Amino acid sequence: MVNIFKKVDNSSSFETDPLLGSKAKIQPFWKKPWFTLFIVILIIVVTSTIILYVFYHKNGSPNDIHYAESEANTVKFNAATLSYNPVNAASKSHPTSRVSSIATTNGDYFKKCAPFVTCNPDDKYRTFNGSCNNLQNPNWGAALTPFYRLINADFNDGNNTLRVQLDGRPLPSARLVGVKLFYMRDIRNYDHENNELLVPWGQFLTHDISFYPDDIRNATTPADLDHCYDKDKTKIPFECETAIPIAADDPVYAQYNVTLFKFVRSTTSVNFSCPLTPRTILNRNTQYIDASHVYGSNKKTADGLRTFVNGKLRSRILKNEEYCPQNPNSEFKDGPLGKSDVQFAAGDVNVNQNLAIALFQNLFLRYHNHLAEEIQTLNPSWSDERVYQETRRIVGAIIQVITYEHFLPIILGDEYMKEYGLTGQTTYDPSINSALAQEMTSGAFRAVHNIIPAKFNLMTANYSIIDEVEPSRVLLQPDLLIGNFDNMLRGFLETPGRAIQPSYNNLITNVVFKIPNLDGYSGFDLMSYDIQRGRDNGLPPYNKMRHICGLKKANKFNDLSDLISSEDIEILKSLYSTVHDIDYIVGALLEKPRNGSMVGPSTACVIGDSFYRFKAGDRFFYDILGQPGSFTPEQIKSLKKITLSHVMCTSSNLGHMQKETFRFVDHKWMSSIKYSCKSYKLDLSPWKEF
Ligand code: HEM
Ligand SMILES: [Ca+2]
Repeated sequence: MVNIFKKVDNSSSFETDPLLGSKAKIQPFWKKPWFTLFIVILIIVVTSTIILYVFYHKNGSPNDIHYAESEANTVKFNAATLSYNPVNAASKSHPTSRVSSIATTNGDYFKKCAPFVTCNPDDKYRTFNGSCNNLQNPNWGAALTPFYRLINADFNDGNNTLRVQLDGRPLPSARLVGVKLFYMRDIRNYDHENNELLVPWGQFLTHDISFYPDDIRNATTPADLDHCYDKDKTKIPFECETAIPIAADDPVYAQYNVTLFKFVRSTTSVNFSCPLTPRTILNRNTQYIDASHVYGSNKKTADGLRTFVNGKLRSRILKNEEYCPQNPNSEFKDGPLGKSDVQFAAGDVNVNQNLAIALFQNLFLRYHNHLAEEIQTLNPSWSDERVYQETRRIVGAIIQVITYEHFLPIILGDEYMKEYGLTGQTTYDPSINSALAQEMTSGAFRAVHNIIPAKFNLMTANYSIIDEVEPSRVLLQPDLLIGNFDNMLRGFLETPGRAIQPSYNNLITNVVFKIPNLDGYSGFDLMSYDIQRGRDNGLPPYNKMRHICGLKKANKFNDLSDLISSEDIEILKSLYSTVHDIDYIVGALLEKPRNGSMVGPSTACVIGDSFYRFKAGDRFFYDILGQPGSFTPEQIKSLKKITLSHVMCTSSNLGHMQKETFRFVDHKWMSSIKYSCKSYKLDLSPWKEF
């Protein structure tokens, strides 16, 4: 009898075919290699899906508070601060790491030039320009007041001219530093934990707290600096002194005969009839996280953006979708990089700088109008003014929640978050000046430029990429956003971020533009501008920043080996005369990040301290209790549930979104952990007035 099931040939493990006899052998499917492989893959996929599902869903629906970890921190932090008396903050030892400013110039503007302001301490809503937040120092943090200094400004003449090296030689060209240290160091790796949304959020947040425009005293727009190319002049004109020289053997720009980057210095207090010494830079935007980039940093701008009906902002419909209104006066509609039909108007003038920031400005315009509609429906008797102000207040709070609960923990990591007191219930401390530190805006926060991707993907609903846009090529021309709003959001959401590395992407540093109306080529190099801006604004060098951040001050180059690689130290030696001359942003970019953080210690310390001051020094911060502008505990509970996914779901046609919006969740493998957009609803019932 032929056993058709069990006649095993041990040597081959084939079975004998009952019909064809022993010559033909058939392998059962469960023994075939492909089947084994299939089973292994199946087990891996099922197990990882279960793990991820449990991981993401352990805290319930998108609208449940899911900050279990940070709440745990809160408890610890509160326990540690029980004895902390906010009124006497300066005299008490602080529970968290703080950078004590050693600058002596922070009060100069307020003593000599600050406008006289009268405040109503009972106001529930913020002023447009940020004044009257601090009732004892009503101009602190207001628009058109100076950046805060951690260390006194460092200028060669003590006042205005760029810092030189200790041996008296000029600093190396910013471009040369960029080329020697960072050129072609672009590692094409991805950060598989996070998606690209960190970039537009980081820039959106920056535009809430910072803006210093070019110095227009000598009409020095970049175009006015063309004469700086003229090498035959015997004396370099004043306005050309800060132009960035490009070496004759520059690997990119030499072939186009681009010999310098034109560089316009920042606006100083002199432009506002306040000649302070040393050169003092004023921040045009309110220095609190208050959504001033959505609404404006002064009443005139804010009024210009309002409809004055039902609390809504002006907008226009293009291709059946809502966008920011057109700015008919934009200086960029005919260039500089070509004609642009779309120039948005928003609370911040940099709304059109690139497609990503334009996307986010439009996202929040839509969100404001959506919320205003809901608030008005909830409270039909409320006036336009009341609906507008209440919505503005909620939008500002939402930006704070997303920043502190979701964005900063990724940029800084949990350890730094705790170390700098960025978690947990906020206690208002009127002794804290919230103004943005110069060292932050011209140094530390720019180090995050290293995660800007080379290209933005435009992605359709079935996740196919229909276009790749280089941010450097679409500066000041947001036309492409119209009709691509969802595609852009999807692109950021569904693309893993650029891996953390000590360089910027090649395209944002080495793209050469041929500008119409000009004969030659121009250039763009964000790295050179960042280094030069630090010098322009008198930033202290890296070694001093190490010191103020509690790191060991280096006496010689090799002392940097605690945080910087020996290869980079060798290049630094070839560029700078001494270890004391290195630019802050250069050291910051080269520093090894601490585990769990995207930045090194001397960057984290300035970012951490800044965000502590934005929180504890803001009387209107969303979770501060007991102030006329405080939200009720129910409202705070509702606000704490919000994520960027709520905003994106409400203001786009996207269908599904993960709860942790900045995390990269691959649509192919992990779509099960995305929630339907219908479940992302902000509970506005605590705003209903009975
Ligand atoms: C597509 C993305 C981005 C582009 C194209 C971009 C480009 C620029 C440019 C051109 C400047 C002015 C340079 C100068 O002349 O001094 C700037 C300034 C700055 N950027 Fe970015 N940036 C981007 C994203 C980010 C991100 C993600 C962050 C931080 C998380 C950031 C932080 C800053 C800061 C703090 C400044 C100084 C702000 C000011 O001028 O008031 N940027 N950026
Ligand atoms: Ca602001």
